Amino acid sequence: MTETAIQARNVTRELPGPVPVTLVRDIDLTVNRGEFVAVTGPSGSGKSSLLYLLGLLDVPTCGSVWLQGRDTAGLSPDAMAELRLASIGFVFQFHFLLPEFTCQANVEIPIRRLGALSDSQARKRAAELLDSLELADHRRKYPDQLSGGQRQRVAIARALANDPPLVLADEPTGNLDTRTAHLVFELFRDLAHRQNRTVVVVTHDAELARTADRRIHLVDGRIVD
Ligand SMILES: Nc1ncnc2c1ncn2[C@@H]1O[C@H](COP(=O)(O)OP(=O)(O)OP(=O)(O)O)[C@@H](O)[C@H]1O
Repeated sequence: MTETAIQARNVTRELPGPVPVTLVRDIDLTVNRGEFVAVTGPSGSGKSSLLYLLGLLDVPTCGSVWLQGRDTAGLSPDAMAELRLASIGFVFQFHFLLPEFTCQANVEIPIRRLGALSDSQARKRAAELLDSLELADHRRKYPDQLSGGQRQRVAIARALANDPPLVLADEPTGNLDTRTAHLVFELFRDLAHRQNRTVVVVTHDAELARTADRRIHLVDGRIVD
């Protein structure tokens, strides 16, 4: 049975001002559990804006975003933050790992913030995630001691720290060579198909986008394909 993971219902986001800017317009989009979707489109077409709205990092001016059958419109900023921490994993183009912490600590931090596991369980969970991404030998290293691809895998481990059903990635391969970029996309496919998570990835790369289950193409803030 298909289960809706995330849904944008008639979502528009405008920035007010003397000359208002429309980031995305009239977006209707349903992504199912276990689906791997790529968002493509020219620079400035609204890809990141859409991802931020789906990830509850921004709120629509009109319409609403439904996460796992729940309307998020009207939730307080605290409730949104809690929902993000528990249900959504983010991966960005720049890994945003904390340089003064080891890879293990970087993955443990969101687990401790959520507070659902004891300290020893948090340590075990972070170690298992890093192992599963073939980073066991790098757990005690600092981000600047790793390659770009390894750092991005640590960022993916951190995104999965609280076992989120939804993973959102904004140009996650923008800084990686072609081979590593394909490996990262394979990993995303696995998260969707083997682990039944929902994965939405923004990419400029048409060849990588073709490896997704479905492609959403944006032009001028609208879905055109
Ligand atoms: N804070 C802002 N103030 C004014 N305009 C903005 C702001 N944020 C985004 N925009 C504009 O909104 C549009 C959509 O931006 P967005 O970053 O979502 O596009 P994108 O498709 O992700 O672009 P890129 O591929 O270059 O990252 C662009 O025209 C951008 O210039």
